[in-house]
Amino acid sequence: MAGGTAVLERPAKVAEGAPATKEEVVQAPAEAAPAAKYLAESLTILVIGASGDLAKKLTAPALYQLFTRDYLPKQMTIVGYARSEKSDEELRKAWRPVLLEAHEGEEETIDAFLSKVVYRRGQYDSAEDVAAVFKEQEENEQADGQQVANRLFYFAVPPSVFADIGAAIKEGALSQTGWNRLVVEKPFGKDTESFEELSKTINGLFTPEQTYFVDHYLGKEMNQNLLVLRFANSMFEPLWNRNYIDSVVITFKEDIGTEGRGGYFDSFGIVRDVMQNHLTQMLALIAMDAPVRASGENFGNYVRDEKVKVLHAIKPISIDDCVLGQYTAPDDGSMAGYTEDDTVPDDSVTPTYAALVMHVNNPRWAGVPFVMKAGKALDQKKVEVRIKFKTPVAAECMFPDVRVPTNELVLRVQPNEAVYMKTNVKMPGLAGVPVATELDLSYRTRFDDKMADSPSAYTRLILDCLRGKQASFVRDDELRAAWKIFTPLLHDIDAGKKQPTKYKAFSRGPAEGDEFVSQFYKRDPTYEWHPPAKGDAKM
Ligand SMILES: NC(=O)C1=CN([C@@H]2O[C@H](COP(=O)(O)OP(=O)(O)OC[C@H]3O[C@@H](n4cnc5c(N)ncnc54)[C@H](OP(=O)(O)O)[C@@H]3O)[C@@H](O)[C@H]2O)C=CC1
Ligand SMILES: O=C1O[C@H](COP(=O)(O)O)[C@@H](O)[C@H](O)[C@H]1O
Repeated sequence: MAGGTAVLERPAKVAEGAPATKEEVVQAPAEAAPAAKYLAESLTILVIGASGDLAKKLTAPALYQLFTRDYLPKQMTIVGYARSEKSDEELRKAWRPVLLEAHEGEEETIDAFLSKVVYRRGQYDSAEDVAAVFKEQEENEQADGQQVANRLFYFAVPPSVFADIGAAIKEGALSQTGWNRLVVEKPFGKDTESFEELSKTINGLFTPEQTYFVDHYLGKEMNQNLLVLRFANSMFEPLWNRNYIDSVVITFKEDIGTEGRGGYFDSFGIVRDVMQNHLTQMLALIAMDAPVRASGENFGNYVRDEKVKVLHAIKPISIDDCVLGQYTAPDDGSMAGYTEDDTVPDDSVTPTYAALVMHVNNPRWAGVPFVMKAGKALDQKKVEVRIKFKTPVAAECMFPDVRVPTNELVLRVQPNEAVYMKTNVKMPGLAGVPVATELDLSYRTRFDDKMADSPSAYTRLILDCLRGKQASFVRDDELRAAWKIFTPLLHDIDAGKKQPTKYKAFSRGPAEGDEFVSQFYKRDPTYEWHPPAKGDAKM
């Protein structure tokens, strides 16, 4: 993906879209140098819904990271926009603690960043209010004879106001001298029908080139890494198919509950919250074929073309192919059960856990189950992809009396990014039996300094948007295809056709979940991990 390919910024004399030369790819630094064009122009970022949580916790820190890395132009203003009455200083005061918490000791830089932030009050359906913001900004935009004014509109608001604010921007706030881009946050509808409405609204106002649908999982380091891992190693691609792979398990676990978001969550549930979007995007990156090219002008569409093909090959999920759960308070009472949240109805049957299986009906994957499991208030926090290989026939013939563990490639997205391959070796010593060990790439050990200052998913994505790179944003047709897979299941869940099984918070989820998964993925109970002790690597 854009950052993951680590391709250097192209010298001006190289035509845009030309493939990266070998030297560029090989010598690429971990973080590409800032691209020149938009940095020499002026930029106004309108954060719509600036008074909210998303803007404070995710958008502002990402903009700060870009600011400290010199990825924002000198002539730049961030305008927080919302309905509530607030002064510039009040918005800065709300954002400062979040920035300070993550960047201790950077008070001066934080103040320099916040001096670029102002707040303007306005209605979301008022073209006059939005226009007034930019009338006032024109002077900044044109300072020092600047000819080009770029505008980024960041929608940190619920979808119910997308249509109003979109129309207001279109009528009163588009730059005539530079680009206009919209960053839109999920939820992108609740099912196929509501997505189509949203899509019609946005497409009626803006072009696909102006629209950046965010799925922040696409900005995570390990997901950005997937294209390189899959296609820049000759050892994986030949095995990446139904002949060698037995199953794929994609897991999302959180060890917290809905944490004050019960109101929102209850009308969505875990399937809409993370499976239909984040985990499906990961599945698409795992299952897709190689894009035509991994750099250049049309790269974004090449990647998305491949993802959408895979999504089209997945059959809609049946309610019989899933297990649902809902958490209750743990025995020690250290957390409230889901329905004890004041914003959740007492009789809610919204699932906070789901395990389901999907089938990619194409020549590469026919017959390989893709299992997804996701849950809130589980035993640990973890997001990973587990690719289980088949037992080699040779091993079955050679060791007829021994159970040979199967290889597994694990991509841990978080916490502590890692790629490890469970690999059999002979047990050292006099016995000749195979034993499962691992070839282990733990990012924090291997890329110590890089990981310490790793940019957030939002930082990468906003940077991609500033550079006009759409590969890590979701295209309209991908969203449509993903909704098609999940809508029948979601409608059945909404209609109460399957009730969630209760599970204790901080457990593994309902026992049926593990039973269900065990039909497709068998765990190796003998595997034991020995974390490397300090000094292990010394010769
Ligand atoms: N570089 C590193 O940091 C490495 C770390 N390790 C660590 O070693 C440990 C073992 O690794 P690994 O074998 O890959 O992972 P686990 O044994 O934790 O999990 C393997 C699979 O079995 C499932 N599972 C775990 N416990 C149960 C259970 N009681 N009942 C049913 N299913 C279960 C897991 O589901 P679920 O995901 O739901 O728990 C997962 O799908 C982990 O802690 C891992 O982080 C290993 C190698 C390298
Ligand atoms: O989109 C969402 O994602 C978060 C998990 O994101 P992460 O980056 O912290 O892994 C999840 O908690 C939330 O419910 C969901 O809406």
